[in-house]
Amino acid sequence: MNNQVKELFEECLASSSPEELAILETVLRGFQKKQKNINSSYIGGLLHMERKIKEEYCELTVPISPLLHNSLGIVHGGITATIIDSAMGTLANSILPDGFGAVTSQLNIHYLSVGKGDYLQCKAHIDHKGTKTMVISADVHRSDGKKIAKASGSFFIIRKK
Ligand SMILES: CC(C)(COP(=O)(O)OP(=O)(O)OC[C@H]1O[C@@H](n2cnc3c(N)ncnc32)[C@H](O)[C@@H]1OP(=O)(O)O)[C@@H](O)C(=O)NCCC(=O)NCCSC(=O)Cc1ccccc1
Repeated sequence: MNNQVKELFEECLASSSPEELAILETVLRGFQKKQKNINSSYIGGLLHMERKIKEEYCELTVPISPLLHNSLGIVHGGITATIIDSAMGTLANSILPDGFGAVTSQLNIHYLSVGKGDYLQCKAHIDHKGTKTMVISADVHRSDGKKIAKASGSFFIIRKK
């Protein structure tokens, strides 16, 4: 297994352009962030997510690199959705007592403008917290200040198994 990974790594390294090398570095540094527990998930590490949580509010920032681009060279809409779901999910789970978790049951996103620039920042806040469901809204802005997405999500509160 070790040798297989080494061979694959060396093969990728040998055939990479300068841009691909930069992407490989982004991926490896992200993997390392999960290994070192700087991020709690591989997705968070690979996207180099940084988050601040205050009561009923979460701010999540992701630097833009070609790793996040679609074939048009702008941020992939699924990546924006991941950023939104992560900010909302982190917020929902942060306010629950031990033994409970929250999962996304519905996510609605309006994509208002293209994702480009240095970073995307998502700000999520709680609109409603019930005993079984939560409703959370979020806005995503890019580094030049333009709003690129507006979202609302429903979360279902589960008892952790
Ligand atoms: C739970 C519910 C929303 C409602 O369930 P109901 O409509 O009442 O239906 P029913 O009770 O029949 O169960 C149906 C299925 O649900 C399963 N299940 C039920 N209760 C529990 C439980 N306590 N624990 C575990 N599983 C439970 C159950 O086993 C069954 O599975 P099966 O079919 O047998 O394999 C369900 O529709 C669902 O799980 N949807 C998907 C949600 C999802 O995956 N969202 C995306 C990921 S979240 C995210 O990423 C946000 C985030 C970001 C960052 C950080 C953190 C978070």
